[in-house]
Amino acid sequence: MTRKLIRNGVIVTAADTYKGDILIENGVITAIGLDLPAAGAEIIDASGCYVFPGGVDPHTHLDMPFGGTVTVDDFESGTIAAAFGGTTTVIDFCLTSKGEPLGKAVDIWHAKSRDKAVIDYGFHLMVSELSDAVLEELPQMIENEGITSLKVFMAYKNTFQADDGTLFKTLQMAKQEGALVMVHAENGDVIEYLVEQALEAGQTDPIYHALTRPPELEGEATGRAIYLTELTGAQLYVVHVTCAEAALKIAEARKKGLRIYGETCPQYLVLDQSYLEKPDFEGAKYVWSPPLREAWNQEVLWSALASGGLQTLGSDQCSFNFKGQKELGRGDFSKIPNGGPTIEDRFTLLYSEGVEKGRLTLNQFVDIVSTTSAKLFGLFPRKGTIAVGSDADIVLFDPSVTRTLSAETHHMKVDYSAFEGMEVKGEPVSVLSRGEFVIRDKRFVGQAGRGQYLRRSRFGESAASPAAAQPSGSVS
Ligand SMILES: NC(=O)NCCC(=O)O
Ligand SMILES: [Zn+2]
Ligand SMILES: [Zn+2]
Repeated sequence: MTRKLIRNGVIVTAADTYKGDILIENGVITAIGLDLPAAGAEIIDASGCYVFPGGVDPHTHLDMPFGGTVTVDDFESGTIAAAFGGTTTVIDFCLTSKGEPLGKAVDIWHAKSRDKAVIDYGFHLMVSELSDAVLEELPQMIENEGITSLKVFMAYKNTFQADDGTLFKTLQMAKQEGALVMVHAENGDVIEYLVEQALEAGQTDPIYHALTRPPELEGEATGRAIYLTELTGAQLYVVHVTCAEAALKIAEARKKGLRIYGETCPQYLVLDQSYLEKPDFEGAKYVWSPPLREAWNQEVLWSALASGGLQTLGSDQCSFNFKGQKELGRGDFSKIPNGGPTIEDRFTLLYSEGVEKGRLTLNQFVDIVSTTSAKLFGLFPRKGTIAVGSDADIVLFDPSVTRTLSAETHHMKVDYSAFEGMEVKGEPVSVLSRGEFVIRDKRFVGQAGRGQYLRRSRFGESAASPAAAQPSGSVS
């Protein structure tokens, strides 16, 4: 039996902030209390630190082919960087190909991750068509693989985009099977037309990526997806919300009592559209879809996070080197691979810009960075909290450190930082995954392949209760 005892820290969950010791036995939290006896346990001194549950990042793209190239960070470098950043669980998007069995795509994703992940991980499954074969196979993926969230792209015409009929049928199936449908909400048909017009007019610089994907097209697609969800009675999670148009649609739907959830990402909280205008093609580093918006949207997103209009923060980690990858789009912004490096800084940016700047309470921070994602994606209470019976996924976080984010010091393989030069408050000092140190005193001590694949519960079921006995009320 391995035993560890965390002492002298301040434990913070989505609900409480208090002083206490945490006893960990065989990777699981077995007691929490004041002055717990050591009883042969290894003592970990958390003086001066917050003791947070490990972050749950619900949105990553590791080792993903996209835009004619493949993301630089794979399940090894990506999860090492995640752990340095305080994240102990990631849920990655398994891409499928039209006409191919879903099982083949899932096998490919297992092969990418099995020997590489250093923290625990699960998969979402992309749905781009609903042929008879897919309709037959999907329930098996949900049941056997525990893949209980399905992703539909409403954008990326001619590659990933699904039509409205496919989205509707996916929602119907999700309602029946207890899965959560996730959408990338942008109107891909109109975007394709605007991109064509811009290129014809000789508008080829990175800024035109943003100008051809206006916020109205995100708001429209978000509203459309919400209406289709309402019609089916299913549940919907809108990924990477960037703007007031979309955030307000989600908040409105939630006020009506619909099961609609929204995620934003660190880049939309701290960067803005002007970054795409950086000279010497540097703007390409800031090409995401949906794009960075005018700066005033940031406060709309922060206040939605604080008021429950948006619930989670995903990194949308999707890293491409500037040299040789982002550069594919010189002379044609539509060929710039979309995405950026964010997995490592997600946790600290939310703490620093959120808690330290008075926009979020400590408990809201934990809820957004960890707990709600665990609940929505069928991992709670194993993940997402500090409680007896939960996995000992724990971050000792020193709030007194001030540091500067930079590619010189990050642990991702990618050759730039999206947040280069930003000063942040706070740092994960040590990180445990199922009771094992993966980061100890700011040094990596984990091993590739130690991460476990997570079969997740269906939407609204709690991992702690008999199947389907727990109402989804545990997710607000
Ligand atoms: N967001 C982005 O630009 N890249 C990753 C793929 C996606 O989530 O749309
Ligand atoms: Zn997307
Ligand atoms: Zn994404």
